[in-house]
Amino acid sequence: MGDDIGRELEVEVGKIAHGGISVARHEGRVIFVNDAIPGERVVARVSDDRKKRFWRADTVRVIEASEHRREHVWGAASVDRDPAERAGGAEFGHIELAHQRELKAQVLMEALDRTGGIDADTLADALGADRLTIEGLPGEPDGTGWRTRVRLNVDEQGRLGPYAARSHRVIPVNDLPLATPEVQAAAPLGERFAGEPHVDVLAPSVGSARLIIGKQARSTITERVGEREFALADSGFWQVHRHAASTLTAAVQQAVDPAQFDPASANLDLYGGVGLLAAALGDRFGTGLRITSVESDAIATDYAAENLAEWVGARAVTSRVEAFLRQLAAGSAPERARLESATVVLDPPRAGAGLDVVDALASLRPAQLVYVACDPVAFARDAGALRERGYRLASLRSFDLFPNTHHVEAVASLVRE
Ligand SMILES: C[S@@+](CC[C@H](N)C(=O)[O-])C[C@H]1O[C@@H](n2cnc3c(N)ncnc32)[C@H](O)[C@@H]1O
Repeated sequence: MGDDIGRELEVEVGKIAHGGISVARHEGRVIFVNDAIPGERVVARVSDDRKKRFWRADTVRVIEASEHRREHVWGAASVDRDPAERAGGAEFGHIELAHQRELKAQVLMEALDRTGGIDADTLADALGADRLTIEGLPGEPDGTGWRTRVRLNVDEQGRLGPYAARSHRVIPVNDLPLATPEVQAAAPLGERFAGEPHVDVLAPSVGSARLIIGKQARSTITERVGEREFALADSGFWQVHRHAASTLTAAVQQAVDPAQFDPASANLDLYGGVGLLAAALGDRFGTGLRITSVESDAIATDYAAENLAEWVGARAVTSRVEAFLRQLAAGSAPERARLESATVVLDPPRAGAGLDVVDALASLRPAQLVYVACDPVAFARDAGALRERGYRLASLRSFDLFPNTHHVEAVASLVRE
């Protein structure tokens, strides 16, 4: 253990795996290879040999390149650099955009099948098509220029940059091609910020770009989605791609089956943030909508209450989803009945909702769920568990909300059988 770090292996790269790494084999051992493309032959340098059955390695030379390889969109993350000097956060930047999406589709389909037990036929029924396609958002053809929020970390000398992949080593950079032009212009890349932990650069859709230096006091910003405006803390959560909020709004509105929807039921927006998806339902189903947005961050909940004020039946609650659902399970018979006819939107963080939440939802038996997912394996686990508890995967769409990275977003509807 440790003896093989730095060793260079020539490998044939096989399929893509969760996390954007490719799988290769060498002397009977699995090697997870970064910065390669399935089908390539590369020289990869071992970076982690702690496990007996698999090692991790970084591509240092491409011997036979995939037809889908292109020059990396970000020089700072290029395979030409030493792996320790490569900027993280753009791990698919060396792959043509259309092929990135094909690889993301493969990862999502494999996760649904292997982790969720949702085979190709079941998936085809939900998709209304044979194959899953990852839908692109409007933007540059090379997948740059979309990030409205960037965190820059500070090194010992006060210089700014992203972390290297899988490391806390700051890589000072002189450009940020994945960021919007407004973020790029505002990012103080040449300046020094010694003593600060990080500098966030953000460009909300209303007003000018701004910096948040370290733990600077929060202020309110406005994001516009279609005709609607949302107030939120500049340090709070908001979707990162400049078209993500509008894309998810439309996708959630479309995912809800109107035949199963009752505006007067105890509808829920779980992991609600500042109320984006509750408002999506409100805009689709009108002023009579009853909905509770549940969010663990009290500041976000305050903004959600303000953003949802025009719906008399909307409220925002600060609670962990797990605790909130436990409380509902102890409700009276009429309350339980209002939940059985409800629609629940859930948009959990990367870890997914988890089995406790899935179990609680299954016992409350809402009519339909709209699951917005940012991690394929966590989503597949939860979708599989929901199927076992009587929910049919009724529709699934997926979106390239994070071009040039391995991340992919899915919006699924699950209907009680
Ligand atoms: C992916 S964001 C979605 C926010 C919102 N739906 C949106 O699109 O803007 C997930 C949100 O869940 C919140 N969160 C994380 N874990 C939670 C939990 N266990 N219970 C309630 N909220 C949680 C986070 O603070 C964050 O605002």
